[in-house]
Amino acid sequence: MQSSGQEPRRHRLGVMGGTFDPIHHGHLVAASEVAAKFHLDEVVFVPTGEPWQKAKRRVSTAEHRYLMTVIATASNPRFSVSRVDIDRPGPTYTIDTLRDLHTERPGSDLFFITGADAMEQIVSWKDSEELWDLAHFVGVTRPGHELTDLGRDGVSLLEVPALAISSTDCRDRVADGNPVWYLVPDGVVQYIAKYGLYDRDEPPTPPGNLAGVSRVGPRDKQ
Ligand SMILES: Nc1ncnc2c1ncn2[C@@H]1O[C@H](COP(=O)(O)OP(=O)(O)OP(=O)(O)O)[C@@H](O)[C@H]1O
Ligand SMILES: O=C(O)c1ccc[n+]([C@@H]2O[C@H](COP(=O)([O-])O)[C@@H](O)[C@H]2O)c1
Repeated sequence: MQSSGQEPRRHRLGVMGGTFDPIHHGHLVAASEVAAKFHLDEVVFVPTGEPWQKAKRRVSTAEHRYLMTVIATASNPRFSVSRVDIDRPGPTYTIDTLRDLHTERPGSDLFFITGADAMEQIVSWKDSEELWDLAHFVGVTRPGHELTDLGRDGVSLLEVPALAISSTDCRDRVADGNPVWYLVPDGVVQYIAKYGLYDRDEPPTPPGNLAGVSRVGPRDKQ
């Protein structure tokens, strides 16, 4: 067959990494906006395995965070979830995330999506100087954080609709018996209640084990 001489268009893959404890609408809006502005074919959400820069705080198990991310993204045909970071033992480094995704998706150009707060921290990440060759970085605005221009090639800045939501605030609200409806997707509200996540006193139950989880009481207010 005669070739048209045109290179096939490469797959444009957004990568939204995060601890997602829990995933909230700020994450989803950021991914959706970058997908639209950068003509991405897909955005893969990558929950961290061991977020080493959050080692001092209590973080839900990777399996809970993975399942909440699956629930939150299930209705969008362009969103998917990867286990690369949670299945790799040890601390999670983006350098490994990007290398693994290049191996899994050899025909893809990667666009790593990050909020203004994470963008500020990139220089402290492992092998940060090597990251720029593996993906284009898109820094998005986030209320309460200055989006700094790193002044280098391969980095874009994008203003996204301001959602002053954080996972920390969602966890605190649940712990205080306050609602998180409309801050996180409905299925995630129900998942948090089902497994008793973010209770100040009681440890959550593991996925698949509902023994001892009460469906009534303060958690109903979530
Ligand atoms: N409201 C938001 N708007 C834009 N980007 C966000 C928002 N919330 C989080 N992000 C970005 O999403 C990525 C993953 O964030 P992460 O899972 O740590 O959520 P978080 O809300 O910052 O969590 P925590 O409050 O526990 O630190 C980071 O790049 C972060 O900057
Ligand atoms: O590579 C690193 O050293 C590194 C250090 C901190 C955070 N990251 C990545 O930044 C993304 C957001 O992380 P976090 O901790 O803000 O949820 C997520 O993909 C992390 O794996 C990466």
